[in-house]
Amino acid sequence: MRALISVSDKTGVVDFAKALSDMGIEIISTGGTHQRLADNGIAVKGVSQVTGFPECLDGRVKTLHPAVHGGILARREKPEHMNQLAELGIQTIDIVAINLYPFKETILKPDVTLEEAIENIDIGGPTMLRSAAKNHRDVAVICDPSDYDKVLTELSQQGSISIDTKYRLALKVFQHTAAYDAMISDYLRKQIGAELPDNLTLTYEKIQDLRYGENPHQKAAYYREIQAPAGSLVGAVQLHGKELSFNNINDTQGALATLKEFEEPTVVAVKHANPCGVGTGFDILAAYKKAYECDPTSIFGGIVAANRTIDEGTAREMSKIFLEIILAPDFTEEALSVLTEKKNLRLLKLEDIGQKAERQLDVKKVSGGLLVQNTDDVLFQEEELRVVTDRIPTERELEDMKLAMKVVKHIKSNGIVIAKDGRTLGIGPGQVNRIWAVENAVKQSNFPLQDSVLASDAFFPFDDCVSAAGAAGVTAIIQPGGSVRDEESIKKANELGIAMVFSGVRHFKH
Ligand SMILES: NC(=O)c1ncn([C@@H]2O[C@H](COP(=O)(O)O)[C@@H](O)[C@H]2O)c1NC=O
Repeated sequence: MRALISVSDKTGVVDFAKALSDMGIEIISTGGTHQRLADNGIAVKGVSQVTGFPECLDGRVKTLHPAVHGGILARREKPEHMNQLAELGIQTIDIVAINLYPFKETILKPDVTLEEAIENIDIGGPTMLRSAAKNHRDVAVICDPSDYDKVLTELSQQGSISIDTKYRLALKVFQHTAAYDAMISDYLRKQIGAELPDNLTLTYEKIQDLRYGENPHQKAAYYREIQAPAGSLVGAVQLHGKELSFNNINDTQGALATLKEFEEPTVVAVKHANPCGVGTGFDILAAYKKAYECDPTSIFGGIVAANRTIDEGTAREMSKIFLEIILAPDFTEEALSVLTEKKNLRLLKLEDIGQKAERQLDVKKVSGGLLVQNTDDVLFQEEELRVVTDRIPTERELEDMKLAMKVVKHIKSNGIVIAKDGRTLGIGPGQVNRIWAVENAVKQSNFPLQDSVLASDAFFPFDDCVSAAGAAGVTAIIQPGGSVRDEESIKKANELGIAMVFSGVRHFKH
């Protein structure tokens, strides 16, 4: 038997090659790998001796040769193939162990150049991997050093590698080379900001299997984008508590996305991916108290995200109720000792929590397809705001309208948020008509709604929402505008002395 070994990641390769060599298997290898093996006293043949050709063009061409690919691809059970090999003087290669140029590690370097990235696109490696995986009935192909042991065990116990193992190794190779190529195309696509390619191949690495999905009978796993932007949820470090569940992660994403709208100290409480209380304040304790007071019922068992370090005072306040998760840029030592008393509370630290990434792909699965769009990165342009009523909103109302719009952008449509004094008062998410969303936001409020403001994620189809808001005490409304019946809503607002502002930007979240 002959084995061709050509690896960039040389972990475990010396022991692997030595064990193969001890079993009488001839080793062929490329430049750096050959050097490493020879330095460790392993008998190894240079690939140039097999190809009769020097490795050339800075290593761009080493193994791309019929003497290599013929030796891998020949079907051993076909006499014609074997006769051809004999005529051409090619010997079979039965084990192929390759790992590829470190393209991922290269593009993750902060100062990487396009040229450097391109030099780290492996050509010969994937070609050999694919040849060997295609011919897996006759060739064992290893692209992951963690498989060396399994192959050695089978070889030493059975004298050969089982067809089942060879099949699984081949499958792993095609998954690996597909991910490798997707990573390259994704990187190149991002260089020119090309957004919606004709063929969309996304590559994600598994972070962990999850115990189950949204429900216990659903299988699930958590995956990471190769170049996840700073401030992404996948970058959060768990400091305490049980393993995160599928719903924990999904809900925390809802909290994080809402939190990123705010610069001032802010706390977002989330239940089932919808914010149920948002508070801003001069410090994080004040913000937490406001978020909590919005809806002390729903926050129970919920998720809380904060954009400032959690200190002892805030931790003590938070520990008064049952929370599933607290996400924050950091926790003081004192806060940690308070919160880690709670066995079931998960603490997540995300240092760059406020970092925003724009123009990311937002992907939704539909049966048989995917819907892909850019992320909703805008709120509104201040200079585009248009007061459409006789009454002009006050500065205070404008501030609260902005807060309400930041929150309504992140709740399920139809969504309505009522706010006042830097906190939400009532949140009405996910209704099948807008008036119910207004009614729910009003009903859910824990506070009198006198002099509050209201934000709507999309225009009012009728003036009934304005009437209901006015009856509840709302004095200012922000909505995108754009309905054929806008005039009716404006007229109603004027009758009720409500100030109304059109933002011009809709924030549906279906
Ligand atoms: N060009 C080729 O023919 C070629 N053949 C193998 N490689 C890669 O060269 C690397 C190993 O190189 P070395 O043994 O010189 O350290 C492996 O990652 C392997 O995938 C090649 N390099 C890139 O395309």
